[in-house]
Amino acid sequence: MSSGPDRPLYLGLDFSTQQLKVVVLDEDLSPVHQDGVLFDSELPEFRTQGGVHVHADGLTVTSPVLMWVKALDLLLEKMKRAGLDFSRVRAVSGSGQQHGSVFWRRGASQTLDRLHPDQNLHLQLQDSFSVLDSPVWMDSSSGQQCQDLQAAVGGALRLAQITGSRAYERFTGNQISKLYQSQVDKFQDTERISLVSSFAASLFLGHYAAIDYSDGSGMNLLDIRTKSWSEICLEATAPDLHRLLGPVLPSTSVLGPVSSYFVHRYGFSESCRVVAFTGDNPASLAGMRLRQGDVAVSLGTSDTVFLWIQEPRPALEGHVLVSPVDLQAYMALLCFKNGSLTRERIRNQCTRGSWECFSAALRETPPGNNGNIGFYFDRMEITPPAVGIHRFDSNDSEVSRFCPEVEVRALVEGQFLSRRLHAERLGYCIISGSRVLATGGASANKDILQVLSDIFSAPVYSLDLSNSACLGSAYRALHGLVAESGVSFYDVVKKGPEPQLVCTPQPSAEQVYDQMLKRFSQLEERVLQSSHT
Ligand SMILES: Nc1ncnc2c1ncn2[C@@H]1O[C@H](COP(=O)(O)OP(=O)(O)O)[C@@H](O)[C@H]1O
Ligand SMILES: O=C(CO)[C@@H](O)[C@H](O)COP(=O)(O)O
Repeated sequence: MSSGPDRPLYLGLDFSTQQLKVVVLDEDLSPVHQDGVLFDSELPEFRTQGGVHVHADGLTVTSPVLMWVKALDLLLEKMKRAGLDFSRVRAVSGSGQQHGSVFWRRGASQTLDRLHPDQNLHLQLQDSFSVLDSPVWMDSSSGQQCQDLQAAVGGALRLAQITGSRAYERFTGNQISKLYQSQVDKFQDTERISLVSSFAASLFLGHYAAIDYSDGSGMNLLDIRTKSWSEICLEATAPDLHRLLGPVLPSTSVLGPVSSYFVHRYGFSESCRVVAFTGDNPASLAGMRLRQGDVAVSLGTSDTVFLWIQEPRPALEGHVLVSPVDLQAYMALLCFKNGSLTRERIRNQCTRGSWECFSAALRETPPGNNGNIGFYFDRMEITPPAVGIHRFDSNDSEVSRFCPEVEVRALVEGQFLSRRLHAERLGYCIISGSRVLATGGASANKDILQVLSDIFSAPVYSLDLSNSACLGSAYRALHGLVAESGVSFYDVVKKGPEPQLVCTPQPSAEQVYDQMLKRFSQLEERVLQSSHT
């Protein structure tokens, strides 16, 4: 094994909702550098809250595309200042929050191709986007377009059978359709449409990067079995989409060398390769080296639950995506919009903004919360589609408030009962040896993970590095270099760190939560009905 200054490095980025993060691994898969840029506090000129702008209609949610570009400038400058030797980086890959769309303006490809190394990206790309505010995954403003798409393909289930999901408002195809219908001038001024992931890869390549199969599965446009754009979906969405979306490629593809801009400005080697970027949840699956039987729970801005599956069986709830690491496999995904930001709101209201006091409230209240159950949907939830705050006492009577400690437990229990209920509807069942792998910002909180373990009745494991999407991106960068020769992802990453056991279920929990789950399911039905009346 080589040592010293020439040892190869692999760089993994994650353009997530609230921040841009990076992990650099050496060939032993040990992290040698980690860094990040928080959008709200480090780029205050964009005035985001939690990385986004919520518009006056309460449904439209966007992020400034130039904020993501500027964050990359800032991150690379930080890494340079920290002394990272970019010439050792053999491959770069990355991930992005899923579903978000970037609309490149006519002429942008020439600008990308001729970037001047003396200037930052942000200044040079200012005029390269036809839409400055990119729709992101929190958006729920394309309801009409969803209905139209389902009608055009023969119903919600038919759409799910083709694309892995019924129509969802945040899915990119429906956002593209909305742009075409409401701002046709901007649509016509667009020469390419990227996902956040392929947009970020394009910056590194100096030309437009292909969308990968796995993140492409979150658009309501890709046929997940043939792994090609679905003609019927493209036609129902907007004109000229074959040209605007470009090709779709396996997630393990090497897209090309890093552009000369990065060679001259930061000292990357000309031979450094860019491996297709993908969605943050697929990248997390790679970072956690998920095995069949495991369930991953990501507690980031969104909460997500995902599983490795061999056979796609799309349904009206949840999503099936092509696996990011194995062309023959798939992953099932559930997404919950009211995750960390709702936990932060309750922390601020009930425990004076302190995670320590929030944790103490969990420790001081019993599993089952003496029968109190809560649903906390600050924003229209994705799974299930309901909104509002609903609290029930042990007699199933709706009440207007809980005391602070009960409120904290009701929130966390309600969130995890929902994660389990919907994961079971997707086919997940707890068997002996089942592991829950936790990741994302809130996985740093052991008391939250204890509730997760109690409710799933399974041991919870986590990685030291809570950002598994970055880690997975660095793994994928390394794997991309050898994937063509048939080496499997798992062979390449077998030396990687094993997730560590964080907590096991408390003895009494199984009985408490098996009962509670039944009540929760009935109450959820009531909440759903009241949300739709
Ligand atoms: N100790 C903690 N306990 C609970 N939640 C936490 C803790 N530390 C951070 N978080 C949550 O992690 C969230 C960020 O998670 P992260 O996975 O980095 O987000 P994203 O990748 O979506 O930008 C924050 O919004 C915060 O609420
Ligand atoms: O919409 C989804 C998945 O379908 C979200 O999970 C986004 O991918 C955002 O991820 P985070 O920033 O919360 O990690």
